Amino acid sequence: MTTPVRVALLGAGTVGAAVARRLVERADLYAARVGSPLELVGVAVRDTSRVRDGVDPALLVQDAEALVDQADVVVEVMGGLDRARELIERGIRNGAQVVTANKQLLAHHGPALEALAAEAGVGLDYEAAVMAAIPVVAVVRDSLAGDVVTSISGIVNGSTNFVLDLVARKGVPFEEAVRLAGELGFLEADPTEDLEGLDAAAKIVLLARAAWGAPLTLADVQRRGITGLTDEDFRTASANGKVIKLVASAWTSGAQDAPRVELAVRPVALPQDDPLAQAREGSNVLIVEAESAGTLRLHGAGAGGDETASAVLGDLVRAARRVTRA
Ligand SMILES: NC(=O)c1ccc[n+]([C@@H]2O[C@H](COP(=O)([O-])OP(=O)(O)OC[C@H]3O[C@@H](n4cnc5c(N)ncnc54)[C@H](O)[C@@H]3O)[C@@H](O)[C@H]2O)c1
Ligand SMILES: N[C@@H](CCO)C(=O)O
Repeated sequence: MTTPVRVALLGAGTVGAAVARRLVERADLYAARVGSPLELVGVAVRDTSRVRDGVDPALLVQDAEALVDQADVVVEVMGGLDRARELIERGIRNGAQVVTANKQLLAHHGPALEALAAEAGVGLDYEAAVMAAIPVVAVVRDSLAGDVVTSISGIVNGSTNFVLDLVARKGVPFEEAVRLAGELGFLEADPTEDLEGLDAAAKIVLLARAAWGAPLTLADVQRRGITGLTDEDFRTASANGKVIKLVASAWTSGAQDAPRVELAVRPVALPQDDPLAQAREGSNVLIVEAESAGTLRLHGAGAGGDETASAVLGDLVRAARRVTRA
C-alpha cells in the first residue's frame, strides 16, 4: 500500500464543500491518477457545529495551524487576505504544496507568495482563481509558453454578466437586475467586488502576470465598474445594435523588445455578433491572441461550487503527484 498524500482543506463553503465531497466520491479515481490515495486529514472552518452537506463532521476543525502542520498539500478555499496568507505561508514554510482559489489574495500578494514557494521548492497553483472551471491560467502561462501572447480579453466576472444579460435580453431595468442578482446569490458577500470591477481586475492581473511574467498590480488596471451605467445607456446601445458587457483586457504596447502591458476593466458596448457579446447569464468567455496560435476562445462556467472544485482538484492532483515523486 502506498503512503497517502495528506490534504488539509481550509474552508468548507461553496467551493470547499464541493472539493470535500468529490474527494470522497471519486477517491479511487484520484488514487489512480496520483499513484497514492489522497487523504483528507481535516477541514478548517469557523464553526465546527454547522452541518455541511456531504462533508464528514468528524473532519471539521477550528485549529487551522495544527491542520496545516500535518499536510503534504494545503488547499485554501476560505477567501480573505490576512488569515489566508498566514496559513498559506505556514504551509509553504513547512514544505507543503499549496493550491488556492483566492484571486484577491494572489492579486495583492501573489509575487511574494510565489517567491516564498520557489525558495521552499514547492508549488503554488491557482487555476481556480481565474474563471473557475475554464482552464485559462495554464493556457496563457504553459500551453502558450512557446508563443507570444499579444492580447487577452474577456468576460471574466459572471455576476455582472448575469446583470447585464438580464437588462439586455430580458429588458429588466438595471437597478432591478442588480437587486435580482443579489437575491439569487450571484453577487459576492461584498457586492462592490463584482459591481465595481474589483473581481475582474484581480483576474486580469493574474492572467497578465501568467502570460507576460510582468510584475503587475491592481493599481495598474484602468478600472470602471458597472454601477455608473443607466437605463439610458442600455437603450442607446440597443438602438445601435450593441450589447453592454464588462470587459477585462490586457494587451502589449510599445517597443517589441520591451513591451509594456496595459490592463483595463470597463463596460464596453459591443456589436451583437462580437464573441464576447455571446456570453449569456453567468457564463465567462476569454479570447487570447497569440502570434502563432492566432485567436483562441475559451467559454464556460466561471463560478459555482462544483465548477470551481473541478479546477481546484486538477491543481490538487498535480500537486499530489509532485509529493509522490519527490
Ligand atoms: N464561489 C465561486 O464560484 C468561486 C469561484 C472561483 C473562486 N472562488 C474563490 O474561492 C474561495 C472560496 O469561495 P466560496 O465561494 O467557497 O466562499 P464561501 O464564503 O462560501 O466559503 C468560505 C469558507 O471559508 C470559511 N472561512 C472563512 N474565513 C475563515 C477563517 N478565518 N477560518 C476558518 N474558516 C474560514 C468559511 O466559514 C466558509 O466555510 C474565495 O477565495 C473565492 O474568491 C470562488
Ligand atoms: N463573483 C465571481 C465569482 C467567481 O470568481 C464572478 O461572478 O465571476
